[in-house]
Amino acid sequence: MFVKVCGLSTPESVRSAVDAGADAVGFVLTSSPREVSPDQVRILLPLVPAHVNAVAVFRHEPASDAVSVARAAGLTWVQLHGTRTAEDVKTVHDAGMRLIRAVTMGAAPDQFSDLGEDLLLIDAAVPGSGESWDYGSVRAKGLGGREWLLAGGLEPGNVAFAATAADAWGVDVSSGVESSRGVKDLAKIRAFVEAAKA
Ligand SMILES: O=C(O)c1ccccc1NCC(=O)[C@H](O)[C@H](O)COP(=O)(O)O
Repeated sequence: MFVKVCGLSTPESVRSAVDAGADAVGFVLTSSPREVSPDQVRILLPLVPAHVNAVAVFRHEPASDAVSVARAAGLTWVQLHGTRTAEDVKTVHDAGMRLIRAVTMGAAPDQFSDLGEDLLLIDAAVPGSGESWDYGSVRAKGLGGREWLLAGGLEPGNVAFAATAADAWGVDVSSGVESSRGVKDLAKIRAFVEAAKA
């Protein structure tokens, strides 16, 4: 089970995710209680070992803008939410970066097709909101065999159930490992990664 811990902003939270065995960590570079600047990411990045993917997370920004900000932060993985095209994927790949393309269950059917992204992420309607949804309903999207991440309202206590219900390849969390919005709880990060990998 691939595990991404998102919305990190302090050395302690990055160390906690890495030490717990996360496969990817996310830095939110868009307006959010979890927003960090490219300069902050550059300070945190040395704490992320090479085998852990460090991801620059954006909302609906144009792919070219996201690539510029990710480059300024020293990151080579980009996560884009919103309706996207194969052209957006090409923009990221042409920049030598890799893409997590995030969609919601309410997205148009063509958004569930393989547009060439490196990972698909199926999220709640509002990213980073902590809202859960009917995880089992994603099976109807026919993602079997693809590498995709489940997100939205996951926490240590429900991740095993949710991942099984959705038949997920990996999981992504932010709100469920926080003590309050934007403040990561180190014990919850450890518990989440442990539960997801069990
Ligand atoms: O976290 C944010 O505030 C955020 C803002 C804009 C785009 C994406 C954002 N977060 C993405 C994530 O943290 C994860 O991909 C996922 O949505 C986490 O969901 P949850 O565990 O329900 O917080």
